[in-house]
Amino acid sequence: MALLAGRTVLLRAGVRLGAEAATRGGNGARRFASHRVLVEPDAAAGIATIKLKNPPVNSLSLEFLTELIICLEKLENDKTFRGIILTSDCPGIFSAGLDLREMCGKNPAHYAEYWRAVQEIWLKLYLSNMVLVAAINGASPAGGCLMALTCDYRVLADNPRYRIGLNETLLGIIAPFWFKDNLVNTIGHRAADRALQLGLLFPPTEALQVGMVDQVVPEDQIHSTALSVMSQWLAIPDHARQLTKSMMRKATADHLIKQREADIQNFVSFISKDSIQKSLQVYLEKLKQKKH
Ligand SMILES: CCCCCCCCCC/C=C/CC(=O)SCCNC(=O)CCNC(=O)[C@H](O)C(C)(C)COP(=O)(O)OP(=O)(O)OC[C@H]1O[C@@H](n2cnc3c(N)ncnc32)[C@H](O)[C@@H]1OP(=O)(O)O
Repeated sequence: MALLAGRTVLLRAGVRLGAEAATRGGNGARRFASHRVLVEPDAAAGIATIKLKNPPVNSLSLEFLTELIICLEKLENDKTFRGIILTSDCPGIFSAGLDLREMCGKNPAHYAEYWRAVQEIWLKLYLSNMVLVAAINGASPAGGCLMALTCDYRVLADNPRYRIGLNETLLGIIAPFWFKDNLVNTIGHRAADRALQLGLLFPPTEALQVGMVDQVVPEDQIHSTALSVMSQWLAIPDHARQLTKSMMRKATADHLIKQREADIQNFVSFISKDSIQKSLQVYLEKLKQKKH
């Protein structure tokens, strides 16, 4: 069982937390890894690096999201850690966003369960008391971009293939209001309006210009840059930084928290429409055919 936003929910049978490994790292810190979420602890520095490992593209399936939620809960409750670096273990891809297969050809109960997990990961990341630095070492569309947007600082590796943005409209779907709120808080209303309507995916130089990321660095410097940013943020007393973070983010998070059930119902009825199912299937098919 896992605790999701104050409620205890049963993990789906497919989520094999029994397979989770717990060992001691060189510095004595507890190292834990599930199938798809690798955690590299540096207890002395108070930093944990989370590496997303759901090949080939780190798509956010229900099982992957559940593992990630549990991992974040553990870190949040472990006083050893004050900061998380979020990065990818899949070469060239930070995350392909929500797993389209979770939103295609399933039943309403599944869509509702899936959307609750998507809301949960966003709330966990967005409201985390820890410092979150995204070390974006690959393409980061849609839900991948959203995860990065929840972080306190974003470093993007300088590779024109590593585009980032909320491209939902290109799939014939709509970014929910809380994706939009998170983007507006990051890049401002005008830039978000344009980016969302056009479904823009920004290459690094443009992502930096528009404020989608805070820094662009050569790929081989991404981790060292994330570490040095982290030490700058960790130099601030926790209580002052955490209260300030909460002051800046609470209204945005409350907007979703207050409408959580209605948001799930909206998602389920939207995604269940024949026209939307068709658009998603066509998009998935195009992705598959791209290689041939
Ligand atoms: C008024 C009512 C309001 C209600 C509001 C409701 C609104 C609903 C909103 C729902 C929000 C959704 C947000 C999302 O995150 S949707 C997902 C968007 N993601 C994308 O568009 C990315 C798609 N993928 C890519 O562009 C590329 O794959 C890549 C990430 C750039 C990587 O390219 P690369 O060439 O390396 O890899 P391939 O394209 O060959 O992909 C390898 C295999 O992975 C499959 N794949 C890719 N992305 C996904 C995905 N998101 N989900 C599932 N599967 C994915 C791809 O098909 C390949 O599979 P194959 O090997 O079987 O062919």
